[in-house]
Amino acid sequence: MVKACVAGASGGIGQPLSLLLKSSSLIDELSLYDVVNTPGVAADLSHISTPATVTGYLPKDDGMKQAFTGVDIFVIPAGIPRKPGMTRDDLFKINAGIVRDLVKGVAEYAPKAFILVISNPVNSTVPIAAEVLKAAGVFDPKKLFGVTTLDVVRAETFVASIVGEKNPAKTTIPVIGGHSGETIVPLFSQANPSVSIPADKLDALVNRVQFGGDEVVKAKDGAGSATLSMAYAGFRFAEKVIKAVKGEKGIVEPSFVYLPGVSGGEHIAKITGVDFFSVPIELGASGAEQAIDVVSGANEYEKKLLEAAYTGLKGNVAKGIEFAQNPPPK
Ligand SMILES: NC(=O)c1ccc[n+]([C@@H]2O[C@H](COP(=O)([O-])OP(=O)(O)OC[C@H]3O[C@@H](n4cnc5c(N)ncnc54)[C@H](O)[C@@H]3O)[C@@H](O)[C@H]2O)c1
Ligand SMILES: O=C(O)C[C@H](O)C(=O)O
Repeated sequence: MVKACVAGASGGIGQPLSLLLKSSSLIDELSLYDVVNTPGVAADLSHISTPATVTGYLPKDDGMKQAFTGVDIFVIPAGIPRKPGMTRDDLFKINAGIVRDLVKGVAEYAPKAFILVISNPVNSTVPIAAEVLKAAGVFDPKKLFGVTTLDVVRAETFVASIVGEKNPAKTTIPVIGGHSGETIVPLFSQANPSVSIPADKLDALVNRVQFGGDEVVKAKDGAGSATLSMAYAGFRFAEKVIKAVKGEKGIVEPSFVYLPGVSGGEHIAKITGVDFFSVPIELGASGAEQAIDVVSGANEYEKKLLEAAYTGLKGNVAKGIEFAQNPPPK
């Protein structure tokens, strides 16, 4: 039995993500939580003829407790999205508190669950989640993931268009670091199968992966940020976690984790100087079973990108930890 919960289920990401989870044969129960509209979204999805049962909850009537109890895996896209001209860090003021309060609920009602954080700024919201879980005495670093899969999905797509590959998902590309601008570092030198990117196209390709989110924010022109591609990416990652928990072997996907808490991660954290970092993670029954060191194999061009990523990430992570440990007065 697998019970999944989407927190922020009525939103631009939450609705299509919930649709994908409802369509999946891996899910038995789907619990939808949001501050608005979950009864309607749940009623709508519940008519789909797949086995998963769907229930929707609002905060009233102990809704969080009901929505969260017994959940095995949370996917959290709750919080405001960007508008043109904003950075992800501009979302911190509102989203930091939303993620903190939701993860407090997870710690109380489903402390053993896997937690997949989508809410931005991921570089800070994941450290916040870790601090909340630590304070509650239930932090298992193998079960907390910042979802960076959209960066991987973008890298696959943009590379395919350059090299003329018809099926973008055929190429595995480690995208590491964090999830904002220069903290996103695609390692094309470690693509599998290898890809040959013309030298005059490399800078633009890296920039497009790093700022792919801005491309969508601009195109949506005030109506929000990526929702459909994010729902695809969030589902892809959630599905991999569930498959690994069910016993499938050899599943690897990059994710933003607390490196010192994952086997192999301490060594990578020493190289990067940052504890929260995205690297390819081998998933297993207990969650993040092995962090894979792709950092050491970066070429000179990628090492320069990584240096900028370390600087940005250190600030973002520290900001999240500071918020969780010393909350600003209301
Ligand atoms: N990690 C990534 O790659 C990635 C990609 C795209 C978007 N995002 C982020 O995901 C978040 C959501 O984006 P969106 O486009 O779906 O936004 P949205 O505004 O369409 O939806 C957000 C939903 O969260 C709900 N919400 C707000 N406070 C809540 C709370 N306390 N508890 C439960 N639900 C709450 C809202 O009611 C809304 O339904 C944003 O922060 C965005 O930046 C991350
Ligand atoms: O760009 C954003 O703000 C949303 C998301 O992080 C993305 O990468 O699309």
